[in-house]
Amino acid sequence: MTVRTRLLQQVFRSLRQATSRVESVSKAALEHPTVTLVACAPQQSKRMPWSCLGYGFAAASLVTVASPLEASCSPAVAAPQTAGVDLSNAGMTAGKAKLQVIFVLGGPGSGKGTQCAKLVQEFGLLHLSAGDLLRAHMKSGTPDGNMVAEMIKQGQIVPSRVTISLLEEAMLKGGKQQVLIDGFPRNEENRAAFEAQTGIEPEFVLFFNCPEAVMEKRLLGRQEGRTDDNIETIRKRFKVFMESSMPIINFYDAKGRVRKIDADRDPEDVYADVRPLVEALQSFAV
Ligand SMILES: Nc1ncnc2c1ncn2[C@@H]1O[C@H](COP(=O)(O)OP(=O)(O)O)[C@@H](O)[C@H]1O
Ligand SMILES: Nc1ccn([C@@H]2O[C@H](COP(=O)(O)OP(=O)(O)O)[C@@H](O)[C@H]2O)c(=O)n1
Repeated sequence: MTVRTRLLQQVFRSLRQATSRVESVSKAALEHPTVTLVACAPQQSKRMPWSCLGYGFAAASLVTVASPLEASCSPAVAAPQTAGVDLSNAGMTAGKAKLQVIFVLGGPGSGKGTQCAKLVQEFGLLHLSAGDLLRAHMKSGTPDGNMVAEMIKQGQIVPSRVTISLLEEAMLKGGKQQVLIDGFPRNEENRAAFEAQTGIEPEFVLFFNCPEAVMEKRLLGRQEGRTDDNIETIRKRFKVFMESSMPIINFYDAKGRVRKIDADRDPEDVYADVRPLVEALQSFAV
């Protein structure tokens, strides 16, 4: 038998296994119609318990392998024993990988995105920037998209229902166990809604501490064509950060979850403090 034939046989064997796993997902879905699957059609779901996202991941990845499959259009999915990742801390059981979320917070221009990019490059985690997701959404031309565009221009915080549903969808698509959520939660409404909806507690909060004058200079030099990187909106964003976001950092600090980083240094020096924190998490990843 040639190497090529052997490889083909392996591929077909994997496909057969994938198909039977997806069929078991489908069967479970019929037995538990209360749980919604958005793996293949996120736009059809208004609310998804995050504890189900893991099963969505499993189904989505299998669909990628063995598409098109009947299960990819199932209206609902429940928990097969074989599912891989469970996004709910509360729902963690033996044999399932636990979702690890790190909130990345700090004032506008403190360097959140810059440090997240470095972490992604080194550790391959999923980076979800709430701001990036909202900016993409504002281009949709929908009423919600237009509202987001206006709120960003004014430096205001968009209602959680919009931001959380974008995060959910991106999380599902990303399908990773370790997730950096950058720029969220930004106020008490964000925090409480996220906790109520997902039950997820962050492993820790990376807080980039930076003087306003430094952040202002960086933002004015950012040149990404953003509607909010002008001095008027920057000042509003600083105010919103102090009034609405600092209390969230204090909330997690009281729980011992904040890792405060001095962000007023060269990016490499900042990263030297950030990387060991995330590296330590890697050993817990399944
Ligand atoms: N440690 C740093 N020193 C100097 N400039 C930085 C540093 N970190 C980021 N920047 C620059 O500052 C601007 C804002 O950084 P960014 O990562 O987009 O911040 P945030 O995501 O917190 O708004 C960008 O132009 C970026 O290149
Ligand atoms: N959780 C979030 C995150 C961002 N946003 C909006 O997106 C804007 C930009 O956020 P960002 O995180 O991309 O950028 P920075 O302000 O941190 O530089 C904020 O000023 C808010 O208008 C929000 O409404 N809710």
